[in-house]
Amino acid sequence: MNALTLPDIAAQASRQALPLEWVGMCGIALPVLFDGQRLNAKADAGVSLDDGNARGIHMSRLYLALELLEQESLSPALLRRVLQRFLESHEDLSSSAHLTIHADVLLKRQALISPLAGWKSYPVSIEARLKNTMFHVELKIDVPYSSTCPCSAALSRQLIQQQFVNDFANKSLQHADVLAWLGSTNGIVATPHSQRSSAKLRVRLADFLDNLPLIAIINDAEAALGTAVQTAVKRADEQAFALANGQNLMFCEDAARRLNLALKRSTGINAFHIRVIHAESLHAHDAVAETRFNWGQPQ
Ligand SMILES: Nc1nc2c(ncn2[C@@H]2O[C@H](COP(=O)(O)OP(=O)(O)OP(=O)(O)O)[C@@H](O)[C@H]2O)c(=O)[nH]1
Repeated sequence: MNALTLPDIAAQASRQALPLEWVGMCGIALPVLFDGQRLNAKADAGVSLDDGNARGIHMSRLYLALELLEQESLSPALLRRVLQRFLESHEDLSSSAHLTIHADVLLKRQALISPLAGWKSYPVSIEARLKNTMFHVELKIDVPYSSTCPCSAALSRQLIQQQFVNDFANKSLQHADVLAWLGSTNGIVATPHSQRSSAKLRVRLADFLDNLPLIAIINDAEAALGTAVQTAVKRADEQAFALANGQNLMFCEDAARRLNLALKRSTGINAFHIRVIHAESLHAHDAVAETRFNWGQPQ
């Protein structure tokens, strides 16, 4: 053997002739462009190994195809081109290609009252598949929000009423006394529990989309939920947040239903799966609800 000839194990015949559904690499560091931001992403890239006799795929070819993602903003068309390269570089070996990009999208959010703003980070995954000419994109998005328990709110109101009866029984009601009582911890004896909650959205996109509607979906979800978690907060903002939560009591079932209706109204979504998690402060376990639309197995 010539010293310059490198052994190529992938080109050898496999000892066990068996096709594989997915072979590739996970967790590849990649700076991708999205909506004018450079995102610190991790990519999972793979193809099927249809030829059961081939020992392995050519991982370097998938890795090099990812270079396309450094120069152009993420879009369905760009993902499709990368996947086409995966397949072109694995002619006779593979018929389906897969690419998933995991990243955090940063969005600047205004405070509720004060003229302040701050950044919120939304974990997203963009999953693209190409099999022959069938191309699909699925988005996974985590949206954090605040939820206040309606049952706890009702129980608290009852306790406040009882306290009122105790404190004002057989007394003539004076406006000033009631006002002072309402402003005291003795008056408002109970508060409902609320929790940081999370909506895990999985969305299959329609084929015709030119852009990835990540930001539109996040905005629609936050509008439907009503009490998004905040960034920069002064007391005026905190008070507005307390009011917003008091007017927006919800069980996890309520949150799931609202999101279902919101995503059905959005254009460009073929199917979705929603899981909401209310990380209870009443319990050490979570309250969870799921809802889906058109959510069969992808082809
Ligand atoms: N198929 C495969 N390759 C692996 C694995 N782990 C590491 N690699 C390495 O990935 C490297 C790149 O593989 P190839 O793309 O086949 O490299 P190459 O043969 O120089 O490139 P081509 O000439 O384009 O085929 C090789 O050095 C492999 O050893 C594995 O589990 N499977």
